[in-house]
Amino acid sequence: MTVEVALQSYLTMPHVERGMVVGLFGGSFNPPHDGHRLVAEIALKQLRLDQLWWMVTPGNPLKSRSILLPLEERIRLSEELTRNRRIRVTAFEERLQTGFTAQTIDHVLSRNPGVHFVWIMGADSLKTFHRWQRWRHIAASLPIAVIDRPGATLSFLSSPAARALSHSRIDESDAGILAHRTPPRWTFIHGPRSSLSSTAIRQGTPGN
Ligand SMILES: Nc1ncnc2c1ncn2[C@@H]1O[C@H](COP(=O)(O)OP(=O)(O)OP(=O)(O)O)[C@@H](O)[C@H]1O
Ligand SMILES: O=C(O)c1ccc[n+]([C@@H]2O[C@H](COP(=O)([O-])O)[C@@H](O)[C@H]2O)c1
Repeated sequence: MTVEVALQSYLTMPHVERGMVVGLFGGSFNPPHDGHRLVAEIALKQLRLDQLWWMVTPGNPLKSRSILLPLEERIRLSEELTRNRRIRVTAFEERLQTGFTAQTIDHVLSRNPGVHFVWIMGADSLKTFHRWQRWRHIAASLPIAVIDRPGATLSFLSSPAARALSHSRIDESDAGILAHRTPPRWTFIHGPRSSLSSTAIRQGTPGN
């Protein structure tokens, strides 16, 4: 089914109530795929989220924007893929005029006191996390859940960020209370994995 999207309605932060647990899942989603959906479903369940914000970035600062599908198209495809009332597709970073997660998080946390936010990323993102702007500030601001991804299961552990934050890692059996722990705090969640990637889809070799 084709979904019509009005960009304007995606440029404000989703509504959330005090006391809720909300996962922030940022991505290029260029295009979105079932691997993303699997991450979202694992996070919703394991982190006991009330909502997951599927945040379509205006542009990852570490990637070229030249191959990016238009924001509206990435939103539309995300809406078609995510059929879960707890998943909110949003692109409010476009209005904030930032692709920098530290800035986004400062904004989100200041506007939503009393809400428990968790940042969600795939294991490959943890490998390059030390190159994100103010990454230590991000880790000190909210708990982080890293979801397993083929090709990154073991190597993520030797990444500079994982080493720097090793003292604040908790066991995945405590993922359900991660959102209530004081940061820096993170966990690595194993589980069903998908080897899908947007790169492979763009190249016409999606795999599974
Ligand atoms: N198959 C997957 N398994 C686990 N995490 C994933 C998977 N695909 C993407 N992610 C995670 O989802 C988030 C958004 O990823 P992104 O939109 O860059 O997709 P991608 O498939 O990695 O794209 P590209 O191939 O263009 O780099 C990132 O945190 C990434 O680690
Ligand atoms: O803030 C940064 O420096 C930064 C660097 C790289 C990626 N990010 C964010 O990480 C999320 C995942 O990006 P991507 O392209 O891997 O899907 C997305 O929300 C990006 O804005 C953020």
